[in-house]
Amino acid sequence: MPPKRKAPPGQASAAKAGRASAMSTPGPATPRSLDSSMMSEADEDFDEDVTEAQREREAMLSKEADEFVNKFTFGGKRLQGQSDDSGREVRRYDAATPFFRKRDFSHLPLKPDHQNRPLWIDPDNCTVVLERFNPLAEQATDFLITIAEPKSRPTFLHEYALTPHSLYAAVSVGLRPRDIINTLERFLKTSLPDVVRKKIEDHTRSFGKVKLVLKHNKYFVESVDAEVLQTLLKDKVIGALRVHGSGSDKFTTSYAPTMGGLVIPGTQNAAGVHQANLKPAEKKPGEGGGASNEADLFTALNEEDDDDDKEAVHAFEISDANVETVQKRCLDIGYPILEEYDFRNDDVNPNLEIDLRPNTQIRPYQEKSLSKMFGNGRAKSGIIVLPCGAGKTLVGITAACTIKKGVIVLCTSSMSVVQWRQEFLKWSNINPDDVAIFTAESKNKFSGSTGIIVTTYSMVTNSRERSHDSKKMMDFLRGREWGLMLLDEVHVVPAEMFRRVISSIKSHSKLGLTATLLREDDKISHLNFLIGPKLYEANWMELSQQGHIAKVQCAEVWCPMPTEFYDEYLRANARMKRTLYAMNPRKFQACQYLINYHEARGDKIIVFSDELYSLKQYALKLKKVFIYGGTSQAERMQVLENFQHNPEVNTLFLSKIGDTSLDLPEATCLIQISSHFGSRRQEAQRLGRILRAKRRNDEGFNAFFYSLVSKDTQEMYYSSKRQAFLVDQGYAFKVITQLANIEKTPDLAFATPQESRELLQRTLVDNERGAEDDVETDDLFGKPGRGGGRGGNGRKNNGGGVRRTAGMLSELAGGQDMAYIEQNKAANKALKGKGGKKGAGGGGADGQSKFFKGLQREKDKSRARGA
Ligand SMILES: Nc1ncnc2c1ncn2[C@@H]1O[C@H](COP(=O)(O)OP(=O)(O)OP(=O)(O)O)[C@@H](O)[C@H]1O
Repeated sequence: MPPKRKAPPGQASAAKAGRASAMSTPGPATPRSLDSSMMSEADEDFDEDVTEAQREREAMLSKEADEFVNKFTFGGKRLQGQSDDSGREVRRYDAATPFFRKRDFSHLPLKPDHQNRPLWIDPDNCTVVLERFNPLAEQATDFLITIAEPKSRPTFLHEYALTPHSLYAAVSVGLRPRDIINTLERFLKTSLPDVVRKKIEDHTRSFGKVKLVLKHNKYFVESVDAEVLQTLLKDKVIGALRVHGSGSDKFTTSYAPTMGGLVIPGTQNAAGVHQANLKPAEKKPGEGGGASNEADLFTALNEEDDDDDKEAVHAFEISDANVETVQKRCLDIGYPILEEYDFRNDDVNPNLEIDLRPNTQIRPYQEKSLSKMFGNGRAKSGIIVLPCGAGKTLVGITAACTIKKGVIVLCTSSMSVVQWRQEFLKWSNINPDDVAIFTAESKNKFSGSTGIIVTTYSMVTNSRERSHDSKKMMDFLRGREWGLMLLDEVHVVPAEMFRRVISSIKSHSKLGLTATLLREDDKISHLNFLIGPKLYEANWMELSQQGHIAKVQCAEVWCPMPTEFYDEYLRANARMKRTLYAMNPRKFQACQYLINYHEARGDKIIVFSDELYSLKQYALKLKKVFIYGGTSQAERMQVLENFQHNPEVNTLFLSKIGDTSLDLPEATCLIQISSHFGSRRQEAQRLGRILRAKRRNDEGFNAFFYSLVSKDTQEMYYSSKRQAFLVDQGYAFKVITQLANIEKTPDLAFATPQESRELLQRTLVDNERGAEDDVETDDLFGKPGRGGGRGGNGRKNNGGGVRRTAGMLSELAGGQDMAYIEQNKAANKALKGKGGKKGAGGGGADGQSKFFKGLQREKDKSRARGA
């Protein structure tokens, strides 16, 4: 079942509206968007894959709902708006009531002018729902972004959650609890429930009282309130982790909690405007974005914060290894620990000469995200979430230009390392000698007393024997205090890797960057302690409306399975099921149809498949180029270059190695034929591949994202689960059940029952022994698998490394099979041209893999049997 959001009235239907809405197949003319002749019939027919536990749970819920209906409506004879036996008015229940069960808050009295107010609140879980169509929606949005975490933002209703971290973030930009309460009260349709009021007061009372600071390469827990520190030391977990004997307990210092004077470079005017602290009166008309809007909302910000008095601070030391435990415990006992870097008063670490170039202007959402980081004049550690192609790199660089101390950048691959360095040189005036790279190939230090090091997670966490140079470099990295640690793509890095990075390299502030703060393993909460809370999450829809990322039309194409395929599917094991629903001939035809259609209208298409067998079969049959883990680096580059510049090469088949790190602004259409179960992250990452579309600002331009799913199979369930994140971002998935005139497609594959049966037989035989491993590096630019190299994510990569020869091909069984494969090798190989390197390995005819070897063995055996 799709994840069931506990939605307030209207929310669920708003989110669902997108999926269920009607659409039509693209007609013969060049449409600007998906239209609507092919209707979705069933929306939620996902029985196939529902587990036993889920079934039981649903049965229970449905029983509960029935009982509820029975009690309050028909069976109990208490009908809507009626009095009970004692004459007391009973709550009003209607036919929809059972669906909300305990989450029905119709008893909260509405204010008389509630229509004019944009917010609803769920007192149980502090969820706030915003009516986007309300005239006050803009103001309310700015307010909510400051105090709450966005959860779901489809077209009409947005959902936010008040969390300890979000409330802390609000306090740290200068809002007092009473500002939060009063403003909420103003926007709410009901009065603010006491329980929420109390939560806000409780959660904000102790914020900012405890700080984690780095001094002389050691971590200290600090507070200006000696009593608070005593409370922490008396705690059985924290007390035991205090480092004694370093004199740390007597350690006191002073700091100036100033707010004024901070300049985020690149804002509004190139010289830098003090957006974060702009007072309402100072705001110039027409200035959008940034904290200035927020300043509008709150007339009474905490003036006392401007006080420059120095205060005594009490502190005790903790070891590097215990930082995370102490942070977690402090949050549990109501003293969320705050990691802030008062970089302007750091006289210990040398300053870095770095500024944004004068012509660099950061965009309003980039500025807004940075104003969350530097909200009170210091650098708060945390994570900024911006969609792919929205310019996370520039956000990181601007943070570095604001702090102006040593920076260490951690990336997922050595290709990204090179790109980050180039971006630093492009956007800032940093001396090239001050940006050094630490990878397997290059181990340079910067020339001056401080600088920037760009490296990969695996370089700094590598536990194998290091070379002499690497060791020296690691000592160099460990021996310094860094002002800022930039962590790229934080959602893909294992928590353990972060732990190792953070415990070996000391930095005063950390900024994590990601497009989707999503992990299916729920480990994402670890990032709160390892890096910091989410500071800002952009609204994808807003960015696409403003032209910063492309507008995308999303569609799910339902492909029925021929009976014989479906029979096999029902009998097959899990692995074979996946192969069968990917190899469904109706899906193949849909893919062929969509490729033809979009190529004809000038699109460049990427077809994604996680299933290597089908990836190759599709690409070969359709004579298209493809890249997967086993494709050599040279061949990858050649294929990508052709895809970008060669008008003859308009479709590229990619395995999951292309999910990230792929910058192909030419691509305007994505077709997904197989994917990784219900991964919301993968779905978002894949969509991200077309958000940068070059043509995004052409009038009426749309990019297209199709998911092809085999009807009545597990894919239906996974697909709806995968879409949850994008639906929350406001994307509407339309359902196509019938592609118009598909049967008229020239050379339509598997058009006869005979061909369809042959495909089934071949698929079964080919995969009988278990097809090749799907072990793939996540990184398109990581090393291909030959010899078991390591991908950008440090995982072992088993990609096929055996070469295939023409002789072997000719021996593959069956005339039609041979023709099939022979025509197939053409696409990648054709690109090599006359001057192409022979035996470059990889995807084309050279890219031998376990699958082909297995197949060959199978054929050899059957020939032997025949003989
Ligand atoms: N303020 C800006 N002004 C002009 N161009 C910008 C700005 N911000 C970003 N860009 C451009 O937008 C493009 C995308 O930026 P970037 O590569 O940093 O995106 P990203 O968010 O890191 O994407 P991904 O998640 O796919 O890596 C780049 O070409 C970058 O130069």
